[in-house]
Amino acid sequence: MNQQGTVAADGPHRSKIPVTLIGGFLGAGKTTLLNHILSGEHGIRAAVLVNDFGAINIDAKLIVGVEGDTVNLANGCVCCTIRDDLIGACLGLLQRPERPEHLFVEMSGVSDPVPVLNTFLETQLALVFAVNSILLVVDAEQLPRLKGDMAHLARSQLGAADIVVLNKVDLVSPDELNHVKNLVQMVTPGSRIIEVVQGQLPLELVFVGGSDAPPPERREDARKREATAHDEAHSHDHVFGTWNWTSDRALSLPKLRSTLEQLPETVYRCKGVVQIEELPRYRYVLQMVGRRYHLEESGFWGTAMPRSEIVLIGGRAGIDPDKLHSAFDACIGIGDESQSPVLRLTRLLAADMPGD
Ligand SMILES: Nc1nc2c(ncn2[C@@H]2O[C@H](COP(=O)(O)OP(=O)(O)OP(=O)(O)O)[C@@H](O)[C@H]2O)c(=O)[nH]1
Repeated sequence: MNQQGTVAADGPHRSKIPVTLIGGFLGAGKTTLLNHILSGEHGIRAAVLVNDFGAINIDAKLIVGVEGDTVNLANGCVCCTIRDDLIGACLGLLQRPERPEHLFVEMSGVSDPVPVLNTFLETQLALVFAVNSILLVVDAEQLPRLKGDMAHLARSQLGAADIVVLNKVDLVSPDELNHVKNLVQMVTPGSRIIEVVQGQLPLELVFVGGSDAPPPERREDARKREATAHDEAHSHDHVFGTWNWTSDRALSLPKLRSTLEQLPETVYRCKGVVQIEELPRYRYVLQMVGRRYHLEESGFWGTAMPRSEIVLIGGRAGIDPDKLHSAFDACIGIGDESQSPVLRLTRLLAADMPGD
């Protein structure tokens, strides 16, 4: 990059940096797939741009193995409101002492991949970067259950896929699997579908097969969709809403469960990092997709100040900030063992576990 912040062509001998775009609806398993790729034995210096629709980029906290090489693009969508941020972040990567050998862009769950692709094709980024594949992750369990605007967006995202990564096949029966495969084929006829669990896509599809440029007519089709996609991109900001909540106080596990189970149906995605009062030394990652949720232990807080951060995404109509505030404030634990024998017991048991 030159001093004016524009990109100079890298010369005839320097090949373009391959880019993999990872898209797919909310909670489909994009971060899981990305972590699988990054932790594989490929020896490639990867840079990662992670876009989260919410104001707090939880995904960026969950990406493994590329410390310092992950750039957060939060609070908007790379396909519309923060498209310029995407360009700025890509140009920023070129100023690093070591040029990345591969760039991964994890789009938000409400992004349309087409405008993102076109940003790489039609701006100065095209001089240095080459999109070599668009991986579209599908939640095999949830896709057929989506309704209304959510179903519309999830299906329209599929149109841009080079490879459809049909994830979470562990959660569906053989009949349901056939049904979702038929659905994908109907939306994007002839697409390549790879069935996986936990995003375990063979790495050669990313680094070897993926380096072949996709057929030009596919990219041309994508360009033609730009006008429509642009309109949709702007409308999805009105369709989807996001809300976030933070607290320095530990949460009660039963109260948190109760709040999650009572969230309105239109809240489709919830994720966060939380401190639980029953096990205060452990950091937990909270994940909810549709009605399915779980908490996963993710190491100790150690010297970090424990802090719960939760992001919700769903239909705008279901995001009522006052009600949500009350619901999550009600999760804050009592913090006083003398008031709760259960709390005292669980803390005693936890104290016997290996320390941080
Ligand atoms: N059972 C099952 N769960 C999975 C699988 N893949 C991912 N998950 C879980 O699905 C949830 C969402 O996964 P993520 O990888 O965070 O999904 P995402 O697409 O990055 O989510 P957003 O960025 O919010 O759109 C997490 O709880 C994952 O552990 C799978 O193959 N099977």
